[in-house]
Amino acid sequence: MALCGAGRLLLQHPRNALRTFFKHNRTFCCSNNDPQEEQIREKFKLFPGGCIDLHKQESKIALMTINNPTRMNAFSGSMMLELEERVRELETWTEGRGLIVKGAAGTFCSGSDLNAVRAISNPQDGMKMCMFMQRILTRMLRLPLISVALIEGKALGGGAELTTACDFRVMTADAVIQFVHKNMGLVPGWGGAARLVRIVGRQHALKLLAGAKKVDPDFGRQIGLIDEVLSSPQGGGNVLVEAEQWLSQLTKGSAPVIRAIKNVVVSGSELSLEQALRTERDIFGTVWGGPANCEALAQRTKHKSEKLFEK
Ligand SMILES: CCCC(=O)SCCNC(=O)CCNC(=O)[C@H](O)C(C)(C)COP(=O)(O)OP(=O)(O)OC[C@H]1O[C@@H](n2cnc3c(N)ncnc32)[C@H](O)[C@@H]1OP(=O)(O)O
Repeated sequence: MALCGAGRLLLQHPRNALRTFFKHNRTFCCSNNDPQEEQIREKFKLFPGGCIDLHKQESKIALMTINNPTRMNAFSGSMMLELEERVRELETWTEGRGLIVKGAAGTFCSGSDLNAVRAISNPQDGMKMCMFMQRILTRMLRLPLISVALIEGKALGGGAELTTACDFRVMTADAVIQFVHKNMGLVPGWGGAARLVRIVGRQHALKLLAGAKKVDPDFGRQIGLIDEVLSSPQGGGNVLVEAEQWLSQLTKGSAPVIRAIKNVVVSGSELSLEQALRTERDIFGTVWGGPANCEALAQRTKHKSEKLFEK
């Protein structure tokens, strides 16, 4: 499809169009040369176990699986490093539209591996682990993909925080989300508190954190933390099919348009109004006159002329 109008001009200079947005995003992009980061990466390697699987499906919806079933999918140190690798892969997956994050063996994630937590419990290492995970989960939330956490079984501690690093959350009828940090003498450290307040508001966030309150599907729907309760049972093969059907209602259509929509929503939710308007304008320019816009216009013109002949 030949590009028409502004689309051709602007797509020749997409870099200019998105400079505002990605300059904002750079604060969280890889800081490989930071010696502190290198030090905590070396420490993470001392705690192997489990993996983060990533399958970029034909449907252009990627499936990320937190896979450490003997530890209820707790995050080992090596899994934190793998999460960074998978997010980096998704940042360059240009035809992607969606992302489903789930746990292996019918449960979501039980947070940090407590064995690793015990070993890096000094404040300095704890802060470095937090900074590392905050940075990666912020990048995951900002991916130009519409993301959903598929929650079966338990999402506890850092696992509950991980659910807030997705755009949406769907859960099976018997699943539970619980910010257990208070019971550990902690507060969220992977960015979960900052995101939770933005999702459910200040009062509900206080109840979930100060009360370490268990969130079942009904309460989750009530406070806006949960977007859908799946009818398929935990561990059943259809859970993933149902979650993908739910997500595909938002990801069908032109991938560049879907990715542009996610980008304008991210910038609208994070930047000042003035910056967000500038970013929206720049991103608008990348789709105005693009293939999907031209095709839609051609369809409507065709439809209108057919209607004229009908009369
Ligand atoms: C900033 C982030 C801070 C954090 O995330 S701190 C960690 C917060 N998470 C937790 O406190 C959850 C600890 N786990 C539990 O409460 C229970 O294991 C859980 C998830 C309710 C499941 O209970 P059960 O169904 O009875 O199963 P279980 O306890 O026997 O667990 C099965 C095996 O999984 C292991 N496991 C579960 N959660 C883990 C974790 N976070 N780190 C390390 N190992 C963990 C557990 O030790 C057990 O292993 P094993 O069979 O005894 O060798």
